[in-house]
Amino acid sequence: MSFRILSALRPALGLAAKAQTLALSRSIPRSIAPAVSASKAFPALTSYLQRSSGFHSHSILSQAVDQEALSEEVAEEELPTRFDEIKSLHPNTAKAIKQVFKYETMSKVQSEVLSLLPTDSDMFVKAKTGTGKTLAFLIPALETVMAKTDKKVLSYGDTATILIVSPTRELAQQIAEEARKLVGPYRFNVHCLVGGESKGLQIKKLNSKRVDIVVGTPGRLNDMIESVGEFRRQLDGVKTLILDEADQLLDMGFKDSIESIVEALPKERQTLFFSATVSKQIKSIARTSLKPDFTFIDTVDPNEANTNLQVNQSFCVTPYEQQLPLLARIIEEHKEKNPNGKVMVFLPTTRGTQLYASLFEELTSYRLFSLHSKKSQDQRTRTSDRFRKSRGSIMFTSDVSARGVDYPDVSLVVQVGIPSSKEQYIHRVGRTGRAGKTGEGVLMMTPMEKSFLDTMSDLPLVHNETAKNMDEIMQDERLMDKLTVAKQAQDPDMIHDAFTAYLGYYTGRTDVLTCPKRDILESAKQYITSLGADEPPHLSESFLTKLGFNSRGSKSSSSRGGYSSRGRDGYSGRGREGYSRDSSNSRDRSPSRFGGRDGGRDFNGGGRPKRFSNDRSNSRGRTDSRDFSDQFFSRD
Ligand SMILES: Nc1ncnc2c1ncn2[C@@H]1O[C@H](COP(=O)(O)OP(=O)(O)OP(=O)(O)O)[C@@H](O)[C@H]1O
Repeated sequence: MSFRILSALRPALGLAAKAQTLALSRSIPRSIAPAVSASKAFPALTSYLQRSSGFHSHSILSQAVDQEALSEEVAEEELPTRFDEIKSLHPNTAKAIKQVFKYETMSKVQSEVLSLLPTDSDMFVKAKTGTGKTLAFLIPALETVMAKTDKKVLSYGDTATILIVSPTRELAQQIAEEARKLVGPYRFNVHCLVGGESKGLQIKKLNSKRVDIVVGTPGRLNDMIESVGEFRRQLDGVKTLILDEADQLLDMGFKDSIESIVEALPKERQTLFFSATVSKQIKSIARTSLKPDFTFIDTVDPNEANTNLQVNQSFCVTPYEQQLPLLARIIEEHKEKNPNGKVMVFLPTTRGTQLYASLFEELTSYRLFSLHSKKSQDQRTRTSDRFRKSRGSIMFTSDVSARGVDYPDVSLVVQVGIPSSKEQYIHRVGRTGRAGKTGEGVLMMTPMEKSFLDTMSDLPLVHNETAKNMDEIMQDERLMDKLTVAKQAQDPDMIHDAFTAYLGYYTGRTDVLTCPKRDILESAKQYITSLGADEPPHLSESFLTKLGFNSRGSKSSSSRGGYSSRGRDGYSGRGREGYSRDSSNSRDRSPSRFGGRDGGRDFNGGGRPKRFSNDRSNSRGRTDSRDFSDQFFSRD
């Protein structure tokens, strides 16, 4: 793609093409040698860099830039790999990296971004999960603040200079922690504004302490902007706005909130978008929020999957009655090899998460955690902290933990049921294999869900080895006895709630399910009986209608599948929300949901963009059809 972009631009940009190529050439990875020299400081990441060394190889680039002179330039320039090679870094930033983080070598995305310093250019950065994006945006933002803010104003500390928007509370808190470590030597202060915590207390802190960096979730930030005049004033000082997990922010329906936040900020500012995946939706907001001459950095080779190479990924397709025993066996086998590794099990709904966590209480002696949006913010924070510090534990979680959250030493990620999109699959599996470590990912599906695999053809999933022994697993009497006891111990109400949640989730997934809709009802019945229900709960006509099953459909299901009344009221009539998908977080949602999904196609799927930026000498107008950003926006 870089080839096409350059070719298209060359006649139009003339000299600028050279500048573009220079920018592009900086995106060439280093050869293996420098990575090896850095191996003492960061061995896991170094070995990752080594494994990825085919990534942006010189021959590919030469092919892309089909002019000898340009190729020569390209061949000569290498990216720095060590933080101390970034000479422009403010001494305090360098001090924090060396003394607080104790990092010497940079990850790929860090070297791509930091080699551009000093810069106040807008950026859109795509890099794989767990590759150090947080510092890759915090450092340039801090450097911009130091370069652009009047020293006197900085010394007062009464206006925010950096605003970071994060889709989930957990991620916001994690970013705030990382930012606190980075700005320690500056004595700057970081405020974390998330929902679920006392707004009054947050306002009090904003009024009584220095305000330098603000990290928050869109809901709470907007609330503060709308209701706290002093906070609006504090935002007048913002030099850099960062949208982390930009993709998810939109996927969660935060478009309106983000637009309001952007409106409250000074127009003259730097804006950074960071994400491991780039969907169609994000391009629309990038168009209005980034300057037309923004720099786009993509550290993912288009010929390579968007997941980390060092994560072994597999899938299995089994009926529900086999899923629980198989999950138990997969975890058991993994634990034998990695007794101290952590396991994360993702479920599509909150209710399903609660039920699985409860079943495993009876099945395993490992320390168990569960995290989902039905927990209070306090509980979520505590669970998150404990899981982070624990060893050899298992967490059952909804998508509140899917993105950005950095738990050390997660060695296995299991996704039970299809995720909401291919992007979500990538983010969930990205909780393992972080900072160059190895990991394992398993996607468990039922025959109804198998069609989801069609959207994942570019990812390296193989048949799961453990699932090949299904017959033997089903004859494991010890396991089966334990399962029987575990199922009998479950609260029928919890099972019923998981059932309605299941229906709500899967009826919303007809985009990938190729089966007739009524099969979802059948499947829900199998799901629920496999988890301990004697028979599926009764569903009222109104509930079925709400889910899009017409009465004929429900009757036919009823006659085939036994949805006969047990005297229970249908859930819809009781105003229960058991079926809402816990894609996130929370009460931090803005009321409107934004757009549809992009079907899981990666933005650069067919091409080879690396880093490119608009010609700075060019007009900032957006009328030129050869404009880089127009090409960026016109691709899927
Ligand atoms: N230069 C470095 N050297 C060593 N470890 C690093 C370095 N940079 C970041 N890390 C560590 O790597 C891990 C992943 O970093 P981070 O959470 O920033 O990744 P990410 O790319 O934002 O991931 P995600 O896409 O999941 O949000 C963290 O534990 C972080 O402390």
